[in-house]
Amino acid sequence: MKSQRLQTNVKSLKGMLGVPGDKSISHRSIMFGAIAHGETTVGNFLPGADCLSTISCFRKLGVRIEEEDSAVRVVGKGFEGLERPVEMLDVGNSGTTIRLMLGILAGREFEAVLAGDSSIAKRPMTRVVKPLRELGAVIDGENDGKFTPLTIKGGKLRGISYELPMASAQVKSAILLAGLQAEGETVVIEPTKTRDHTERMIAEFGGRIERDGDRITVKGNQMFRATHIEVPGDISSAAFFMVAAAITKNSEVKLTNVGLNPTRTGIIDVMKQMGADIEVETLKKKGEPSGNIIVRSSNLKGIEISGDLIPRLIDEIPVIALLATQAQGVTVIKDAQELKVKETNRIDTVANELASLGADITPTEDGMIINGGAKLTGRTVSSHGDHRIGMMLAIAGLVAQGEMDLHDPSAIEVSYPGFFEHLSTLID
Ligand SMILES: O=C(O)C1=C[C@@H](OP(=O)(O)O)[C@@H](O)[C@H](O)C1
Ligand SMILES: C=C(OP(=O)(O)O)C(=O)O
Repeated sequence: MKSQRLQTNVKSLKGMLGVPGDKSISHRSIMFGAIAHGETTVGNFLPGADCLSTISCFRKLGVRIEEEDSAVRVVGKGFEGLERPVEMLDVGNSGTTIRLMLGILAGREFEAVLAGDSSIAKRPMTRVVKPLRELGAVIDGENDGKFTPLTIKGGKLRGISYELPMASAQVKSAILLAGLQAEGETVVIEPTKTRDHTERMIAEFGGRIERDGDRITVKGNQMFRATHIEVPGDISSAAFFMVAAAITKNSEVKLTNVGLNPTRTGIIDVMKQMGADIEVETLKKKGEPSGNIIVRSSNLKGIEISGDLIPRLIDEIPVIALLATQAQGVTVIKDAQELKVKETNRIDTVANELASLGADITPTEDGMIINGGAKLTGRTVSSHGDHRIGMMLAIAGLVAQGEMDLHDPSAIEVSYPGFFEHLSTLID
């Protein structure tokens, strides 16, 4: 719980950086490696706390996993090779781990107990518990399975057709992972397209999946073949330096090998619309696309961010809010009520922390309204145990005057170990 002094009032940012591997793809590479047959190798795996929680849970399910920094080997024996865990499965701070793992465990005929930290204990689980019960899993937990700890006893599943009540890739993925073990077909209908890493990975591991508009269909009883997964850099991590370069003077930052899956590139669209000086060089188009992103100091203007765009930048909204404080005019963020159920209530934490630095920001039911042109003043701020809030505040420090300390900086380890070292290499 210690504090860290942040760099404030920096003159410029310059340089080139490869951000660590994508968190969503890293989680899935372990999960699919575990349910496939054979040895899956993973390159550029993210060794952040969340993905290490996924590794530790799958080891408890009897899967052999060897890891050395960002190189991982997973020895999979198929869904049926997973064993009853003798200990509780501790998901730490990771919503992706618990929700996707529940989908996998829904088809296994043993009992497992899942829990995580105090933030996970507040996050809603009914969204996955309800469809997985419909498929046939038996799930118990706090308040009828609303919250952790959860006990799941899987078994014979029957395919369902399920319309998602919210745009969530975690819920979609949990249902698809259960559907892969169910009798017949499982259909998921999305209200808005969300990140499709699970769908792409089913195909990478030799499985079949179909998409027709907003309907995604999988058949049960599929076999997956081990493969090599090379994880691109995480655009959600790159976002902090993209915003940093745009809001500081005399800056030019090149972020190399960043994932450019179109379901994740909302931040690029938003920055372009706000007038940012941003260039994208696409290097890889197949599988998970990737490339370089170059951002220079920019004159920015406020815009409205809403609708279908929201799931394409949901985790970037904290740093986009900071970007908006440095633009001319008003930025309105709408349709982002999902922010309330992340590691913290990100509408409140973003609004409170940025307002305390001098930003003009009003939280709303489903987003926030930001009047740009703010001069930020350093003070003691807190990550509130939320990695993305911690990194956003460290970037805010770059344009703040005076001294600034960040309370609980260690939360950043969840998705970006080495964040501060990377930041310091860019400061001129
Ligand atoms: O599927 C995933 O890997 C994720 C989906 C999103 O959550 P929701 O599905 O709850 O929107 C996102 O916020 C999270 O960081 C990772
Ligand atoms: C919401 C996030 O992750 P998770 O849901 O996996 O905890 C995030 O990384 O911003």
